[in-house]
Amino acid sequence: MPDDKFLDIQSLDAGYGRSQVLFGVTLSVPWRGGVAILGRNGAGKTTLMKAIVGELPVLGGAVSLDGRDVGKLPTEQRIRRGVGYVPQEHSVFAKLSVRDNLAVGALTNRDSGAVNRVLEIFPKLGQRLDQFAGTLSGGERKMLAIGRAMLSDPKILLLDEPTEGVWIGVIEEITERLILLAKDIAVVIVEQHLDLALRVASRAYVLDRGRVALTGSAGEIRDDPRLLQYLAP
Ligand SMILES: Nc1ncnc2c1ncn2[C@@H]1O[C@H](COP(=O)(O)OP(=O)(O)OP(=O)(O)O)[C@@H](O)[C@H]1O
Repeated sequence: MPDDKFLDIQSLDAGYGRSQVLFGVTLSVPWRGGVAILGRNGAGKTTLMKAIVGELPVLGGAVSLDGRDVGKLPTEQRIRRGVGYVPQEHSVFAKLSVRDNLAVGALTNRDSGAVNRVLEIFPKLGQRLDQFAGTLSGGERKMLAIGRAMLSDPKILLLDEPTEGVWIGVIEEITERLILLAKDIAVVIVEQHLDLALRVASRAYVLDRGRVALTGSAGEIRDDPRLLQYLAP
């Protein structure tokens, strides 16, 4: 395991067609623990997630997983190498039950206990197995989306705003689960709730107009007087 980096991004340029959004982004994520990606709306956080998972091409620089360059690999192969992605928009099948959503997620997992482990992490899902995912609350849907991503046994879980649209009472429950997950695997979290993000993460990167503006431990970032300027609309 070379110098404890699972994900290593060097000078990454990425964007949409001719519109470049990320400029020379360098960051790394260890095998275990949380890393927060912060920044105001439009700073490039979702674009970074998409470039890591392979939904956007790498225009410059490099993306490596466990020391191997994956910058040209399709999304499917990056998932096979351990990337789990929970996008900002809901990634559940609304017209399938919770049980069937999990069954589809488990198709690639030979371990028959995988679904049960997800239900241990999110017991609320166990009480709603026969309910259509489309009728779940925002928080339950996020739990299902995270649970589905867990079924591919990710080594790194990318979470784009896992508490967006979630009732405040459930946010704490999701946060506690993510803190536990980050003890076992790498968790990269894009989050508007600064306190939540810095509780899950031990390290943070702040993006500003597609560039890394600040980086440091969660405590250093929380106390940095420049932080508010980069988060202000
Ligand atoms: N499909 C697209 N085509 C062209 N430009 C896009 C596309 N998606 C996003 N962008 C632009 O890329 C920039 C970064 O967007 P991105 O969604 O990565 O920001 P973000 O930091 O995740 O913001 P938010 O907090 O609002 O989700 C924005 O200027 C946005 O308009």
